[in-house]
Amino acid sequence: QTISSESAGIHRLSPWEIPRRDWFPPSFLFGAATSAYQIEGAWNEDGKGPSTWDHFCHNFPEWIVDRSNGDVAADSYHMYAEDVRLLKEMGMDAYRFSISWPRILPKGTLAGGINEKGVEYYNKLIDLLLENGIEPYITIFHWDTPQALVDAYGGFLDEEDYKDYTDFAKVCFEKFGKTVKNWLTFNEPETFCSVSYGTGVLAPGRCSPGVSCAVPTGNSLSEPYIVAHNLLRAHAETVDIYNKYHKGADGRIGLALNVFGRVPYTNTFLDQQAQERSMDKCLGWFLEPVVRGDYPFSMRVSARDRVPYFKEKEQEKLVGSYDMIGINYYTSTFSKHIDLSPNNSPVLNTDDAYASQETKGPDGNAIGPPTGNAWINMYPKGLHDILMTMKNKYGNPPMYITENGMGDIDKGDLPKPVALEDHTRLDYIQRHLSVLKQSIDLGADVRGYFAWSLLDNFEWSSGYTERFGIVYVDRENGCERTMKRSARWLQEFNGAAKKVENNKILTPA
Ligand SMILES: OC[C@@H]1[C@@H](O)[C@H](O)[C@@H](O)c2nnnn21
Repeated sequence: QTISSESAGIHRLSPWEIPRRDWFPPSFLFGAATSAYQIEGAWNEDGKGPSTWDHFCHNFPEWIVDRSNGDVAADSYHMYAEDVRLLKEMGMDAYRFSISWPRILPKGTLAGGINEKGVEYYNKLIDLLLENGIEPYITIFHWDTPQALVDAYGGFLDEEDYKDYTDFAKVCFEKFGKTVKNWLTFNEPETFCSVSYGTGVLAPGRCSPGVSCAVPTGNSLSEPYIVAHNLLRAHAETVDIYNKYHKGADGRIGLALNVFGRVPYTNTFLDQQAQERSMDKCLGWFLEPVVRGDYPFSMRVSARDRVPYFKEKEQEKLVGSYDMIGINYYTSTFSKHIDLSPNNSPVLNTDDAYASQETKGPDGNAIGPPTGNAWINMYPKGLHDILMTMKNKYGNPPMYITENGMGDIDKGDLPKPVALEDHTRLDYIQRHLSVLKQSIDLGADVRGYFAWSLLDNFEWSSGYTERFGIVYVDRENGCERTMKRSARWLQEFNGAAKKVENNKILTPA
């Protein structure tokens, strides 16, 4: 059975509030996003080496909700042509995806050799996208570090890694840079540092002894800052190389940042300060270094000698090391002041903001309606506030919403027909597009929007229990893809339903 939005008693936008394609400039890009480990599968096929995520899922399955892994995922390594066909059928202008580092460099290093079959896979995907008029936006690193580098020297914990990363990036530019003109060096460095080395929920799963994670031999207060420092230096070096040898006339490079909206828990000045510290911790940690060459002052004050210093030469490369900034926006929280006191010492690097992030306000009401998975309440205004901050505080750089979406919970109890009627996701997308339009009209330089995600995929520590796709993936039935209601609306929104009729889809059905 299907649920009509009325019978579900869920408020919907009125017809005149529903976004239209002509609200946005013709040059504005609409797309969808994925990442290598979450969709490709073929974890050890055609010469690919293991990533930290292969290692983490195979060795610590208890840290994945359904004990699953990305061995098959959405099988995009074999079904990429179907993915391109779907993008074309939806009339998408662009596709954001990531390159699996160990699929290109199985041992992580250039000296370990380039896997030409891996190069071939991405060139086939890129060529098919371009044949279908779909612009590739490539994320170089979306969390899947080669396990060999972690075994050798701790991966990004060691500054050696940033040389291996720049070698990997150079291979990507050489192999794909003639046809791919839009690059993002890192996906969500804040999430990667705080959750892979702070809480340890993401691979390689490190945290301090006493914190509950897979590898409690790390240091949740210092390792996130060490990794962040190496990531930023790798980013700056990579952008310098790209600008000097690969950019040409029309290349562009940047990075994609996860940004939570932060709202003061009350309008007291203590909570307003907590909100500012929380924004510095989440957005400023990586944005300030590339804008002005150093970390936010508030971070240095609270974390002091745990926040490394950049050398002058590194700062010169860091400042302005982007042609565009990706904003990954999902939800917002209330930020509540936490006092400095002898009996309150930080355990995690995120505690250094001395603010708790609350989903409910002082009146007990959530910041927005629930969506499906626990951490996403619908709060489109948070996106508006972030875009105004980017415009008014950080120089209004060219921006793309590189991720926006929500997850439906599926513990094996979400029938496919119900999952296909994803009216909450449709409402979520429409409301965020509406806010995006308002923000652009107020001067925010946003040039594109990518829904997260094109496909239901491997949702990290949640495994396959959270479906984020606008396209349903039936893993029990050969990973068959079926457009959900949200995808069909985007098809209409893009005016593709008409376009498909009058020009052949170049990819096989
Ligand atoms: O959790 C849903 C998605 C993940 O699937 C992406 O890989 C990650 O970039 C992200 N950041 N915030 N939310 N997301």
